[in-house]
Amino acid sequence: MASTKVKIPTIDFCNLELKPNTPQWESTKVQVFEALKEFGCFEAIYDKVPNEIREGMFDTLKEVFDFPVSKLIEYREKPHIYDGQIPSIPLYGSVSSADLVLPNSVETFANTFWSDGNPNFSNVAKSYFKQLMELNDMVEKMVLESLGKTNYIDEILNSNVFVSRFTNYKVIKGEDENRSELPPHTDSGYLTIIKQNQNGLQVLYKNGEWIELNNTAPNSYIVLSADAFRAWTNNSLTSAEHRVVTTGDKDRLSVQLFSFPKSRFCCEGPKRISG
Ligand SMILES: O=C(O)CCC(=O)C(=O)O
Ligand SMILES: [Fe+2]
Repeated sequence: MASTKVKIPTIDFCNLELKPNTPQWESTKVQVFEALKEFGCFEAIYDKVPNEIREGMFDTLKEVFDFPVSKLIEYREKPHIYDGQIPSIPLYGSVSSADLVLPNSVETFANTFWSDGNPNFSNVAKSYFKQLMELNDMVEKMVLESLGKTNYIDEILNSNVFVSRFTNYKVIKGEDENRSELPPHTDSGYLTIIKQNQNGLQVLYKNGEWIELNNTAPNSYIVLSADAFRAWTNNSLTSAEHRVVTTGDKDRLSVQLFSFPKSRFCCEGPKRISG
């Protein structure tokens, strides 16, 4: 069971004056640093992704997972596209791609899945991830400023490699079956930004309780700190141990944006959950 007592902080990034060296930036920076230190995560209210783009993203996602599994598996060997099928959690499926976040390469992904290259999806994905990459950079910058590591901001931001992942948690009707889970883990990169179409994501708090990470508004995103960022900040931050527990009666979909340091990504790629 997840705890209902402890709540992770909600931090507002909507203010137009949110620029370095403004009072708004300074006060948001304190909230970000405290949240990542205490919980390894927070909920960001962020209005730079237009509603129709976010909705378009989830509509497309449903389409991807409506392809027969055989078609998804067919893409496993294609460059930059990884199909996550984990034997121990058969209801979990994911498609990860660096293509969606590299300049001019969204089309590679779209051409792989749709014979007409789905131009609408390319526009949606470019816009969605561009805005979230800006949120990622803002959070990294605030943390480094908080630690007085301003000389390293450019080094960190320039070493960011981004990967997107679409994840689908299938529900099968029937007793004990309408539940699928992603086991507890930490992510390996700097930060992970998650949008879910229904709740299920949980983070382990230091008192041993699992806390639900709910998206409380359409324009809210969950930001998790991951292993490389914790290491980079000499353990000043917690890296969020998280899991997914779904209890609804419809499939759960989520979109993740991972940022990694180039060096780690080149050696390891995105961490896979073993099963
Ligand atoms: O589906 C989610 O909300 C989280 C997925 C996740 O933790 C991961 O892919 O590393
Ligand atoms: Fe994760």
